Amino acid sequence: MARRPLPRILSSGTAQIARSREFARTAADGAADVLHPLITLSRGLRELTGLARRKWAGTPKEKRGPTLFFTGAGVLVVAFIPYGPLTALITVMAAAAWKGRARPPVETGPDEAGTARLQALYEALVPYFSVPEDPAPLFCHGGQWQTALHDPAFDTAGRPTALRITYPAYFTDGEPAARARVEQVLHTKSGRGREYRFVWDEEGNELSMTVPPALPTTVAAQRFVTAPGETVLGFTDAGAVPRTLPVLDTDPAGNPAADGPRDAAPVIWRTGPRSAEPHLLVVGEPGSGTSTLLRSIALQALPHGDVLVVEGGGTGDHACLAGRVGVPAVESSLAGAVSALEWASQETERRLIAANQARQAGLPTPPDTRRPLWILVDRPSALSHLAAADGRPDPQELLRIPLRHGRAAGVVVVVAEQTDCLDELGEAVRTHTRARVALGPLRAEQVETVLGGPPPTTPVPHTPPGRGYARLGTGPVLRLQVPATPDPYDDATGDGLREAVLELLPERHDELPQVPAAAEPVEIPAGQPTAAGPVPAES
Ligand SMILES: Nc1ncnc2c1ncn2[C@@H]1O[C@H](COP(=O)(O)OP(=O)(O)OP(=O)(O)O)[C@@H](O)[C@H]1O
Repeated sequence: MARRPLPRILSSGTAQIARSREFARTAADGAADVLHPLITLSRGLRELTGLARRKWAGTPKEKRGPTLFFTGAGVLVVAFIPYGPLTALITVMAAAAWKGRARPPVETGPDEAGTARLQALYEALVPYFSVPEDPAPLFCHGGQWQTALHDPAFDTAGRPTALRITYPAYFTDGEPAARARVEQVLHTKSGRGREYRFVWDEEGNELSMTVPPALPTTVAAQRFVTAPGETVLGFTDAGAVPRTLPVLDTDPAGNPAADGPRDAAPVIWRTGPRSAEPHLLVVGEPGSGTSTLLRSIALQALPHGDVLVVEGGGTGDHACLAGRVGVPAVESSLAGAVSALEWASQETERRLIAANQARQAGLPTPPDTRRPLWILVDRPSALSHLAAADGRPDPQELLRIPLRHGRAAGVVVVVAEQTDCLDELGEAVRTHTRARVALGPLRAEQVETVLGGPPPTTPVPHTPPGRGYARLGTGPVLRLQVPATPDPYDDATGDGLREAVLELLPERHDELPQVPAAAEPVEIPAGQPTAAGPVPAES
């Protein structure tokens, strides 16, 4: 069948409509160009008017009269000075043009790479947050990540640093194993090697994931502003503890930074008769900084007490304390350690008896029982090995009395041990050390074994020395960075840090001014530590 031509009006009409459309578009573009300044000015004037209205609404009622008066006076002055109205008009127009200028649109939401990452995260979570019976699943293959993932933030490498995830109410968020599976997926998909903090809101069915910034390693040994009986174990996240301390940062060479003190959140351990955690156990991998923490504690304890050091590792990490005022002994041999611990045990008993007698007589406790005695034991398991090889009793048994009665007698015990020797710690040490620190790249289960609670962030395989977690009694587990307190006798220690530590050390006995020969002999009370070493208490 032959094709009939289209009516003339239809074929020529299309071209005409297209031409009129083109004309209208050109006219609109031209008008927009011509009217653009006017549009800008009117937008700016609108914004200025809104600003003025908000200011007026925010002005208290009693101040409105004077404001109106001064504005009117200003208008009058402008009206009467030469060129005043013209200048005012130009100023207002300029302000309106500035306010009304077109600003580049602010980009919101993740970019293309971020979107792809979030979609991948969403897909990875589908098996965990969906069940086949759910008629309207929040998580389903091919679904939109925006339905369940909110408020994402990314680091410079494009990895998520914050995310809020809504999950269905039937997810078993009360089961640690179910939570751990989801955390593991998020951890793996968001990038390994970073610390993640997961907070489950079981009532709101929401999981928040954040990557807290690494704790700064810039705080070194210094005099901390603390009260007697308070010891700074290290520093934690801002806001995790109710208190802050002014601290001076140091540069990588160990010299004080020029910016002056800043506020940092300390992990403060309180000792003394009212402390609920009178003794401390520090556990770490080799080289994680356990000896450094003991050194830091010794430097803080020495202004107010005496410090007895027993070193099982035989590394000489605490040699800088030997011969200093307030340090009865630094022992590293088995025989020396046993005699020092025997003395400490008897001294604890002597203090207890003296304090009891004073209380019964209605007298204040004698001064020689009030000065705290610190017993720092670095790697006791090494001494236990040596003693067992010799067929001698375990020296850790000598810590039993100081650990059990130390709180009332002003005796504080701090034990540091390596993770692999944890099982060799005596029962007394494990029972009575309620303040705990875990240092180094430990697994979450290891941290939980030491602290009795899970870490608040996912531990990372590589940590700087002195980094870990702390827990005081049944309190929260806190992230911790111990202040750098290196051995000043170590050749690898920088000059700045060496100076900082040496400055905090008390004088050596041989640096003290010599007592003149004619002076009265000074009577040393029983049990009082002397420069020569521990004095056995009278039984
Ligand atoms: N908080 C810290 N800040 C900076 N450096 C530290 C910190 N703690 C330890 N270090 C450094 O790490 C190294 C090992 O520290 P330390 O000897 O205290 O570890 P350790 O756990 O006692 O290991 P080991 O038992 O093998 O001696 C040292 O060079 C020390 O200066």
